Amino acid sequence: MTDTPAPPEQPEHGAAAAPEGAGGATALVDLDRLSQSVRRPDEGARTAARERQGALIKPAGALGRLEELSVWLAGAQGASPPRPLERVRVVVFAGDHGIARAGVSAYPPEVTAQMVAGILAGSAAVSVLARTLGASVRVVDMAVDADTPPEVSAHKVRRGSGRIDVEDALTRGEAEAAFRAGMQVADEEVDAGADLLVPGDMGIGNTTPAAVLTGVLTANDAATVMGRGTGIDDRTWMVKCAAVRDAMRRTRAVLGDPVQVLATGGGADIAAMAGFLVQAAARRTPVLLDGVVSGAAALVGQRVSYRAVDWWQAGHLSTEPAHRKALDRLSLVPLVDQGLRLGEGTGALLALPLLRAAQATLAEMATFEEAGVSGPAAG
Ligand SMILES: O=C(O)c1ccc[n+]([C@@H]2O[C@H](COP(=O)([O-])O)[C@@H](O)[C@H]2O)c1
Ligand SMILES: Cc1cc2nc[nH]c2cc1C
Repeated sequence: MTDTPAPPEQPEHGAAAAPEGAGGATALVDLDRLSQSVRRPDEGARTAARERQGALIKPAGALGRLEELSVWLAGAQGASPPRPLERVRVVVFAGDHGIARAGVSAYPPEVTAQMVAGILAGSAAVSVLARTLGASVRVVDMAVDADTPPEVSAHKVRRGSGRIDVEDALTRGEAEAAFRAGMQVADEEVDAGADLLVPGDMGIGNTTPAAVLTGVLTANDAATVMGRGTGIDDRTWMVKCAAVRDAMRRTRAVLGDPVQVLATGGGADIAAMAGFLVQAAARRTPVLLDGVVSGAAALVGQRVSYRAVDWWQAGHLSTEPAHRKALDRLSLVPLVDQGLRLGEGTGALLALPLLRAAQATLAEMATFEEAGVSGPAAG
């Protein structure tokens, strides 16, 4: 077993690029510093894992995608074989979106706060899947348009992000504060021992900003990235398409500036998720991405740090067309495709057994030598 130490330039626990001090919304996010703090996964551990895969009692390559996953996990942990995942944490970033009031969803905006309560009560899909699959759930209210319990609302930047077809989702200061909050949440979770992070989302209307961000960051037009979200009808589809088109036009104008992209066409929940994803990478913690919202946040994260993508796997493929476009741009291949379009982190959780299977097979199978099994026929 190799246990390769982290490279010396690896930032200390919690120190990566988060500006110190009170400052509130005025403290800037130093994106260059954050990007520098994201290092590559451990190549030594990856090589050792690949070699061990080759020595296990199975035809070479016969565990398919599990082999690649095990190597990825070894690289992220800096250990071959990788350790079992013991503290898998889903963080659901919740927020309302002004665009929902334009009639782009099949459900009313008050569902966001009601579902936050449902997740906290342990009765939502993510709660059930987390219990079933061995994970725990945290909710972070970034912009729910209602009061939520103090332990959930500590990072809240406002009640509802702006209506992105006609105004910015957030001020620059709010976008920075939300991004930094996501970084801080990642730090808190890693410091508490998380060995795998899953971003989840809850917010009526959030597939509209997700489509907008994906459209501008992958250079696709509104109709191509548009999806039916919670299940909208054709009339609502037309309204949503115009909203996505208009918000994309506004967001395209700030494309070179990732934080401004989040401020103009995103929202507080997505901004926090982007900060969370990049900081997870800076803290050398693997991530299973969920659906179209985390895909959009990941695209912004990729703009901040292209290396961050090495720390992420695509848990699943959502039915939202923007999700496939985002994953293509991230060069990620989804682990499962079960037609989910729920968010909350549910699709990513479905992939967790695959990751556990990848870890266990690499760690626990015998080698040809240990088991006295003959290797490939010579010649
Ligand atoms: O994860 C996905 O790909 C996904 C696809 C469609 C809908 N959702 C969830 O549904 C809500 C957004 O849908 P909508 O139609 O209100 O934009 C939000 O709470 C998301 O978590 C999520
Ligand atoms: C009920 C409901 C639950 C959700 N979970 C995530 N998005 C959702 C949207 C709705 C409408």
